[in-house]
Amino acid sequence: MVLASGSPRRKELLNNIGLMFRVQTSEIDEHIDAHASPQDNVMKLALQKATAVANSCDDAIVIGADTVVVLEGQILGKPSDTKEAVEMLQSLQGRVHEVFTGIALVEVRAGNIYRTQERARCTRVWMKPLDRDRMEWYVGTGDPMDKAGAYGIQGIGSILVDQIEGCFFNVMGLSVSLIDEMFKNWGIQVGTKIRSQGV
Ligand SMILES: Cc1cn([C@H]2C[C@H](O)[C@@H](COP(=O)(O)OP(=O)(O)OP(=O)(O)O)O2)c(=O)[nH]c1=O
Repeated sequence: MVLASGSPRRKELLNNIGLMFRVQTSEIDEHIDAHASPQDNVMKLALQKATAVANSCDDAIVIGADTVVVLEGQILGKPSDTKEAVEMLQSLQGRVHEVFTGIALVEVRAGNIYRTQERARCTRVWMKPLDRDRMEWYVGTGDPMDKAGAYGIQGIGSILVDQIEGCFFNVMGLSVSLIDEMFKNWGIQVGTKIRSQGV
């Protein structure tokens, strides 16, 4: 197995379910299509990430994922600087938003793409009302800078979140119950260490 993601959170979540894999990242242009739904955007980006890595594999199952935050139909990715991080938090504080994560599996056999699967899941997140000092303090910790929507539910950013509806791990970057469903579709059982398939 190959995880086509540089996200340390996704690596940790897949380690937790006993998967054996290596990490290989690729440079793709993470372009959001404003005319497509959030689900379609995250599934497409997840597939692009997995396919870019799959193209350099002979025999492997490659996992790609992508996470976005959606506020009233507007898609937020990762902040490009601290100013944008504060702006994102300003728009999210005191309100509910949605987090979409797409997962793609690409299986390569003898250097050819044999089959693919893409799915997406949505979680609703209620963020506490935050004053300017609180937002600037949080951005100053550096935690938001590599995360969609400029916050991380799993670390120090957890104190900003009131409640969620749906899968917690989906917000963190990869729903483990969803990837288990996808593995099951291909007859793969997690929980015991899964041997790398040729790469
Ligand atoms: C909302 C939220 C996002 N995130 C993270 C998950 C993703 O890693 C990141 C969204 O950016 P992505 O582009 O989905 O992923 P990435 O750039 O980290 O890694 P790669 O493209 O190599 O797969 O935001 C959290 O860790 N916690 C959260 O609460």
